[in-house]
Amino acid sequence: MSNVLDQIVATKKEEVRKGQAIHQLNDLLERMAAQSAPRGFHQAIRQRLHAGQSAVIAEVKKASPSKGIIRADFDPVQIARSYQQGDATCLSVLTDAQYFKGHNSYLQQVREAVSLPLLRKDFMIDPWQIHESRALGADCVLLIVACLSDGQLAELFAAATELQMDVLMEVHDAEEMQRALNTPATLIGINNRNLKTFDTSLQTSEQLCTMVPEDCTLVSESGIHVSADINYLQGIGINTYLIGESFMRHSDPGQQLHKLMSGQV
Ligand SMILES: O=C(O)c1ccccc1NCC(=O)[C@H](O)[C@H](O)COP(=O)(O)O
Repeated sequence: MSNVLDQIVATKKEEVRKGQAIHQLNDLLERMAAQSAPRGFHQAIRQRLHAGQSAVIAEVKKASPSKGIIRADFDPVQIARSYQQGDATCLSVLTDAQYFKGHNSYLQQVREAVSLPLLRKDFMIDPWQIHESRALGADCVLLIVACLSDGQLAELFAAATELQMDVLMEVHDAEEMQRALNTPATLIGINNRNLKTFDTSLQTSEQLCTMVPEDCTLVSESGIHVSADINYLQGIGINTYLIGESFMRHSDPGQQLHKLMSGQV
């Protein structure tokens, strides 16, 4: 690794160390017990696909390393309600504070406000964070192959499965895809963003999608802006999309979702 993930992971290690000192496992177990059951993130996507529809994981994101502040006027609850109104299948909520201006409380607030399944979008490096995610109300966690060893992938995947959470396993290239396919993951995200240049190319999805067996659900992530992008991805057989920036830049993100998926933009 020699990109922004290096920095993010270094910061995350420090955050986890501090977090573990404040919220020990017993504390997290109590908070997890007070949560309602996971909402079935992958199941919600499967239902859409089986009905012959596309599925959208709509992202609640204030800022990113590549774009800086994306939405200054940021109200996570209002955004989540707008997405639900716009027929999102699931939501992705950024909780990383330093690089994405997210917050753990955003996930908690959004879970109270909408009934959609939620991905905690953060950088998982330790099983403690998986427990923390469930305690915050997450239904799914992201495992980024680029910043985890095979041993960590197995350990974190097992921790999520034990808590009945889904895992979105994210890859950027063929080598990472092969490593993801060596795990039990059945929900695999192809991130179209090159983390060295920050450029996005949907061709990344096209190049990698042929590696994935039919029983896996594929998600194309990043750089999806207009209906032509959706048409392109549908043309290569990908029907689930994770989209943030292009929704976040509109005053009514859910309306923009509806327009994108009905070919109006
Ligand atoms: O977006 C970044 O700059 C970034 C940098 C380093 C690691 C991850 C990063 N983004 C996370 C994402 O994967 C996107 O938020 C997500 O796929 C949505 O992408 P977009 O629709 O382009 O906002």
